[in-house]
Amino acid sequence: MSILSFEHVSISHEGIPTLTDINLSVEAGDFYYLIGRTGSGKSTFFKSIFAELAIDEGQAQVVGYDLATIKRKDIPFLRRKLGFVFQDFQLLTDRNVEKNLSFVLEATGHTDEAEIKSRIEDVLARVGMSNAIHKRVHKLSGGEQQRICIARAILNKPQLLLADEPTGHLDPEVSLEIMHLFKELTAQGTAIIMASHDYNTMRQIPGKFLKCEGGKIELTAGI
Ligand SMILES: Nc1ncnc2c1ncn2[C@@H]1O[C@H](COP(=O)(O)OP(=O)(O)OP(=O)(O)O)[C@@H](O)[C@H]1O
Repeated sequence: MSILSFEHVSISHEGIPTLTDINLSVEAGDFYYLIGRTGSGKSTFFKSIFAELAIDEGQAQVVGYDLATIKRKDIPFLRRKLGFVFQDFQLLTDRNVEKNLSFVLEATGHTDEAEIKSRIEDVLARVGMSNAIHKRVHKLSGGEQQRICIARAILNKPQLLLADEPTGHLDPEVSLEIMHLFKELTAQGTAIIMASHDYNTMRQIPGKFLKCEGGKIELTAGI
């Protein structure tokens, strides 16, 4: 079964159509760049995936939830199966790394201390940041903070990770490190959709391209 499947999906803002007749399918391990100009609808697409914006028409399945019929009470459960990485890191900068991660697990219903500890150790190892567990976030570099964001995003073992300009504030070398990390995640089966304007990185790290333009999102051969 697809991780994401959109068929004839339309989405609007206050009655004005933003995206119309979107047809897409995302499978485990897929890596998609989502490209398109400012205002073309990339955020709108993301918001529909995590059910912040309802779809107006069509059929949409995301990680086993039907977006056309999802109940409000089920939206937090849908979101727990997704991971999010943004441009501005949105970490609790006055707390240490461990607290930033335990906070998310506690907020999503985990109570077993040993399980919390082992999940945190696992994700930090996966992003190469095990030594930073007791460090305060504001003492970390931008690239290190983004690694912690990725660790945070994979705590709940998401099937689909949405990344919105995750390398926007990073220099080219650090951006490539982050991209290699994403590719490792896809090799382990996580699907990733990454909105980006970072053409330098796109040229170096292969992926499939979704172009958002003129109210459509379509597969395109390249940039
Ligand atoms: N809350 C809103 N109310 C009304 N219209 C909106 C709202 N949010 C977005 N829009 C409109 O929807 C269209 C798509 O916006 P969206 O934010 O999805 O673009 P984007 O591709 O993510 O842009 P960017 O690259 O700048 O983030 C724009 O025309 C925008 O004006």
